[in-house]
Amino acid sequence: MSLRFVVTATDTGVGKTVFSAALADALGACYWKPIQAGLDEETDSETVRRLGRLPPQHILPEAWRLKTPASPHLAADIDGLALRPEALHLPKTTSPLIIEGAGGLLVPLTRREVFADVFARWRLPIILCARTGLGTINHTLLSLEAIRRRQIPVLGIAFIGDAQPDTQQIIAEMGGVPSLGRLPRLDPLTPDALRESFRRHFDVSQFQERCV
Ligand SMILES: Nc1ncnc2c1ncn2[C@@H]1O[C@H](COP(=O)(O)OP(=O)(O)OP(=O)(O)O)[C@@H](O)[C@H]1O
Ligand SMILES: C[C@H](N)[C@H](N)CCCCCC(=O)O
Ligand SMILES: [Mg+2]
Repeated sequence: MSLRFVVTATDTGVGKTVFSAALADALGACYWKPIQAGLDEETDSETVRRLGRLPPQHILPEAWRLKTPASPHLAADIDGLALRPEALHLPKTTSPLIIEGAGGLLVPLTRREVFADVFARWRLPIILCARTGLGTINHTLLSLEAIRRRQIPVLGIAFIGDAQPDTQQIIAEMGGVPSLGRLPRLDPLTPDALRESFRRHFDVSQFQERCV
């Protein structure tokens, strides 16, 4: 038995990859990005390896690597591939495992299926990354509705950005989920700064208590 989590977000670009790097570093975890869309810049796996200082064997190979930075259903079309979400089986690892989706919960893998449907089959606890800025209350509560509708377990919310105490509080209260902490925007974003900030703002035992 090992710790396994799905890291998703209210949108693309929220900070799932940066948060995953920090969490993988803190837990000594493996990282898996099943679908990478966009190969011209550093991929999410490469970023996690660099920022989290993960050993290479802790980065599991992607199931699909798509050239275009777009929604996976479209990126796959462009590459002439058909993604088969039902073929995404959870890898077996002896270390904890962090799995990152692409974009938000209702991003399509095909013209029929969204990431949340895959997460529902896996039934792993979700960590929902959310911005702290204006607009996040709506996005985060909507995301939680999509999770609840599919009866997927939620570990909690990882906020990313400047402190907004009331926003963080009302999301946790109305969403009925714990706030796990808040990762500030780091400048510069370095492996050391990320490790230090994660230690300061999150209690790692919150992640270690959930064994799935
Ligand atoms: N805590 C942070 N401090 C500084 N920069 C950050 C932080 N979190 C995220 N960023 C920056 O914001 C951008 C988006 O972050 P990230 O790539 O982690 O988003 P994502 O949710 O993984 O997006 P995608 O849907 O593409 O996987 C990146 O340039 C990243 O370096
Ligand atoms: C390319 C990007 N970085 C992500 N990998 C995919 C984001 C898909 C978002 C689709 C959408 O919600 O409109
Ligand atoms: Mg990412």
